[in-house]
Amino acid sequence: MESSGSALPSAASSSFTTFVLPIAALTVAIYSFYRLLVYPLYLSPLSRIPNAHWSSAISPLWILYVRYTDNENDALLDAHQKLGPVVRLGPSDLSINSIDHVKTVYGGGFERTDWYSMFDNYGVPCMFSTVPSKEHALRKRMISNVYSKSFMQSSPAARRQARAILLGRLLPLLTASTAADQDPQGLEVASLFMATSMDFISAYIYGLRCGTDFLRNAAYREHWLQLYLNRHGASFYLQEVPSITRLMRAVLRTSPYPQWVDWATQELSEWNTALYNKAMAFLGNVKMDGNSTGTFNRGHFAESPEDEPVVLQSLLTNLERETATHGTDSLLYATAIKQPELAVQSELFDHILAGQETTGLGLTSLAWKLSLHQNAQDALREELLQLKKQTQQGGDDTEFFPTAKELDALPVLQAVIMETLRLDAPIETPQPRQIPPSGCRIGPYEVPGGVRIASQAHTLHRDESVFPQADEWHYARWLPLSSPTDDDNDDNDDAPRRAQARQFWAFSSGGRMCIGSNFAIQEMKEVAAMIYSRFQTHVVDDSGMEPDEGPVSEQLYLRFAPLT
Ligand code: HEM
Repeated sequence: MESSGSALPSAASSSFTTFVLPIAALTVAIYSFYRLLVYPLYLSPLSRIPNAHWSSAISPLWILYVRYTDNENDALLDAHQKLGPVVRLGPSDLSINSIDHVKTVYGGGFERTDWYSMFDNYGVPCMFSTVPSKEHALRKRMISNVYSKSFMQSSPAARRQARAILLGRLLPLLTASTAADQDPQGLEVASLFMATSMDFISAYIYGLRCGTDFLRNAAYREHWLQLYLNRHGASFYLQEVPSITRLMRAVLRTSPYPQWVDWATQELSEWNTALYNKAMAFLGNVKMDGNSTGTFNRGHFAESPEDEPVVLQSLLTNLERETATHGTDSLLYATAIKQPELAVQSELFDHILAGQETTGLGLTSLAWKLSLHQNAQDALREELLQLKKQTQQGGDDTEFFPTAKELDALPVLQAVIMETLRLDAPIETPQPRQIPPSGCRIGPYEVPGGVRIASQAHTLHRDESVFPQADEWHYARWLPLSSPTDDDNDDNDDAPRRAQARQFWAFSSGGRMCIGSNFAIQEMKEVAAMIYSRFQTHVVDDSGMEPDEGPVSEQLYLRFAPLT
């Protein structure tokens, strides 16, 4: 009896090891084989889409490696040129390169992904990092008016700020560089244009008095730019492998990127808080706790419109209105109304970062292209000098400062900027969105919900069917057909021009399109007009302008020759 009692469990355990375990292992193996190979390769609705790499259907490793090595633009261009407008990058990751598909995704309000959460500042979201569409739209409405073209063109603050920055700060630096005793190597303009953009955007947000003076404070600006560059080291880990990053932090108490990235973020955040505090103090200690002094009166700034903190005021006023109207029921209650000071700082910090790097890069590319293409520079100068003559602002050169509306009517100025932003878009990398849960149709393909999908200016702007000789900087492609300076336009068909305008995607499109596009274009026009009505520029050294998908590290040395 004793022996039979002990034999039973051992028979059970032997049948477990003989039958159950192998069957379980086989089931797992078959299921894994099906899930990881058969389904993604042959049965998934995505399996009909061409793969950018042989492994794309079954593994994200190839595209992760491409992103890690900052080669995404080239890899996507190559894939789309070979495989068409829809390609599969990873098992659940698509790239599109057709303006019709772009309309479906970006015009259709497909939501952003957590990829954007690294753009939270101070631990709270801003408009850029907000995922839900309704919350995003509410945030956008609070500030979109002050960035609209009509508002900006007639804003006394914007005009006086631009004048003070360009005539009071940038022009003296350029003029000094032309003195006979100056080093013939020329001026490094990438850093100078980043400084110009920073001074522009911080003045519009916080007022000229409380904004930056990076143009004249070269030492601090170089330090700031270094901190900013340091942050790029973390993007891959935070955006592409966030769960591994979180796991490493939680379990190993370490981070995949160096600690100085966090220190740089901390210092930059404190720097922005200091600007905010200064502007708030200037505004007269407006309280954010519901006992505020009410809406702001532009009359305060009648004497010195340049000191008006335009964006800050708009945000404070509208956030206050939302608090008063909806209070705890507001969609923004948890993320903004409960912590208004941090929410405002987070939003404005994002505008500062978004506005300085992009426009600075755009201006650097513009000056580079105009220095390489002296014929375009001459055409632009002729247009500007003509305007100067018409507006009779002659006499003292330093005072020529056309209005934003006057500049907006200049076709060559518009064309050189469009062509520069086409070929050298400051943000040309993919802008990921997710397919909604119900799925959608992209061209001939049914795509299930949850799939990551993105397009990018880099490939859209190199589509030869829309932009012939797409790799060439050819500003005349943007000139109106009737323009006397456009020799190439003998045909009267403007359909190709409409197609170009439709496919221009430097600022994205749809509800999440860049809010600062008018600001950036107006600034670029003002800077270009100031420079090219006074100087001729020549390249001294552009070896630092090699195509670079990595962190912003461009360098460009130009010589400024005063017009005689
Ligand atoms: C030439 C200059 C600029 C370029 C090329 C540019 C480009 C872009 C692009 C492509 C996006 C969409 C990004 C995405 O969805 O992933 C974007 C969004 C944004 N940009 Fe710009 N930008 C420029 C200047 C500015 C300026 C001056 C500001 C200052 C306010 C700004 C503020 C923003 C903000 C706040 C967003 C987020 C919009 C939203 O979420 O609805 N940008 N920009």
